[in-house]
Amino acid sequence: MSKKKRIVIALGGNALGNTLPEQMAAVKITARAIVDLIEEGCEVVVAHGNGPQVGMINNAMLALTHEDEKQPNTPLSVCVAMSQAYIGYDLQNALREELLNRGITDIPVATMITQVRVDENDPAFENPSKPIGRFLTKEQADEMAEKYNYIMKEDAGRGYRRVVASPKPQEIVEIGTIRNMVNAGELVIACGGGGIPVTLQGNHLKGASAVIDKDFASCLMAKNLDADFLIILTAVEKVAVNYGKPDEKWIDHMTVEEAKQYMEEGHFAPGSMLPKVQAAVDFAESKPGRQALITLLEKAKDGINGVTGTRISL
Ligand SMILES: Nc1ncnc2c1ncn2[C@@H]1O[C@H](COP(=O)(O)OP(=O)(O)O)[C@@H](O)[C@H]1O
Ligand SMILES: NC(=O)OP(=O)(O)O
Repeated sequence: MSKKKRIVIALGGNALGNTLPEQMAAVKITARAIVDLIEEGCEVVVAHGNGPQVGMINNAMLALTHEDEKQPNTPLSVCVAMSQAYIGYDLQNALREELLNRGITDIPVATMITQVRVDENDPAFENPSKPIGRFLTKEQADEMAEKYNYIMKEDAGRGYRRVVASPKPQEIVEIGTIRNMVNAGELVIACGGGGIPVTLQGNHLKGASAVIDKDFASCLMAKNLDADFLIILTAVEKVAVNYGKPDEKWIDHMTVEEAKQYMEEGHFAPGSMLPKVQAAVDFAESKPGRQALITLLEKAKDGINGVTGTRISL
């Protein structure tokens, strides 16, 4: 019997929705796409984003400090931990149910609360760039900036969002446990929201005020688990050059060299498609045979079978 393909999937915002009811509905569709891959004979590890959710949690915790003066503000690292549990809870239940509905009874599902070490001197701490929370109007954004000292930025023509520091992931603290679970045939959700950012202080792991990019954390996890594929599922079926322009061209396959050239030419928007292509390139060039795929959530199965999506390889 041929060895199963090991796949790390990074789930984007559309896989989770923006509100509690939206998430409950979205994870059902997401679970179908993931279980499709399991039925195709793949060994799957799931990571996901948390931008809208961590912003929502942070705001809710902030409201608590106004109600009760004894409540100090909740650090962003704790908000990321809360987002992992909240999203993992919905996702693992949806996956469990979808597996059982298809008669698959031998794959346990679990969420691993995951910490990811970052470098305390990462220049990203001085240059907040990761959008979190919901989209706001200019007036709402100015009010938030004034009231809470938040840094607000316009996000790719879609409105204004708060931005926070997003240092690069250096090390997945719980990788040994994640590997053991995956090797035992379990379906693991890990590195949610890019992982809880921590810095190493002697033996102590100190929470950092940041949100790590889930595409970069997923890439690191895929390399650490010696995965064959990194699949980044998002809201577009393929990556384009000249995106949104009259001469837009959808790409089926990019070599690492071509992708680097396109990045240099500025074809991928920072904060949206650029980190995905950067993560895909990093994974594809890390070892011969490794491939990355960027496609639509619902097209994951077609993507892995080479029917659609954008493939990145050496
Ligand atoms: N060159 C490009 N090709 C395709 N999509 C692009 C490109 N540049 C920017 N995008 C946008 O990037 C989006 C994906 O980024 P984002 O919404 O941040 O992802 P997610 O939340 O799924 O991680 C696409 O839906 C598309 O609107
Ligand atoms: N942490 C993270 O990258 O979240 P999003 O994918 O929601 O931006």
